Amino acid sequence: MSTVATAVIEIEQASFAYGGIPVLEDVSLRVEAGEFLGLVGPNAGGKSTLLKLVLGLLRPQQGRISVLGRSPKQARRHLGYVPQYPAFPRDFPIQVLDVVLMGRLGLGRGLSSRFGAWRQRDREIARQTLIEVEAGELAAQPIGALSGGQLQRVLLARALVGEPEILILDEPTANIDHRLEGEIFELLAQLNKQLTIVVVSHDIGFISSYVSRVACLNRTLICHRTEAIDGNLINELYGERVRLINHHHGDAQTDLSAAAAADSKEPQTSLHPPQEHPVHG
Ligand SMILES: Nc1ncnc2c1ncn2[C@@H]1O[C@H](COP(=O)(O)OP(=O)(O)OP(=O)(O)O)[C@@H](O)[C@H]1O
Repeated sequence: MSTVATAVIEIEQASFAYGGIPVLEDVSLRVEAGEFLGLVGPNAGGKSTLLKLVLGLLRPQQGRISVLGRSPKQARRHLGYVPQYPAFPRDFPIQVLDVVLMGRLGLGRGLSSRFGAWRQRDREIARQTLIEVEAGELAAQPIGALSGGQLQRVLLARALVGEPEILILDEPTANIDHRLEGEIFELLAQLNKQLTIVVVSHDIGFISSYVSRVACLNRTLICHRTEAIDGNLINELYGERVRLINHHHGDAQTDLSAAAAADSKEPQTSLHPPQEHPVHG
């Protein structure tokens, strides 16, 4: 009996412009349950904008986006989001546990209606989530005292504490060193056993050893397949178009269209980094 893969995110010919300036044009992408997708591309290529469309924070002017079989806005409570920049000032006098608890706001559970305080159960879940991201010892720390790597773990815990089905991260390792970047991605690989993950990165060479597929975005999106990421391919990928590159291990097929790749039921990997960003072998 054949198994049909379930799409958890479906983007069909979506276009988006800010004030008439096009940022995304005719982008189609299908993310299947359990995937670990890397989204790469040059600065201003539209990566953050695409994530905001999936999160329902923006709406495409053309095309259609469905998340978990419903509109992005309706699905939002099932998504965990780690933004590129924390939406609160680092000197805000708040403890790590309270930052994590923010991830339970708006879920229809969490604050006790009677006292306006967190339920004990929520605190337990938040503590447990901190332990899962190996940051349990930070619970009582002020948020401003954390290193970049610690802060990323806390933001990851905040995204996970709402028990999402899909985890979306916008350059979670942009401000931390390469060793800590590896630790965060090892953690994401563990989480991927239970969750679908979409992560934006500038570093295609690095993420290609973790993700199962890489989508390349530069206003438009194109799918390719290849076995290996080499200099020629990276140069090609850093062109001016929007691309989705799928590295299909053990399969020499290349240059598939986005639609063809979307139709594929087999695991894929992809890549493409801008030349000004590091490429690790
Ligand atoms: N709120 C906004 N209003 C107007 N223009 C915007 C807005 N947000 C983003 N842009 C523009 O849209 C384009 C795409 O931005 P976006 O942040 O989606 O790209 P990105 O690929 O995530 O970039 P980076 O890698 O630098 O984070 C850029 O030219 C940016 O200046």
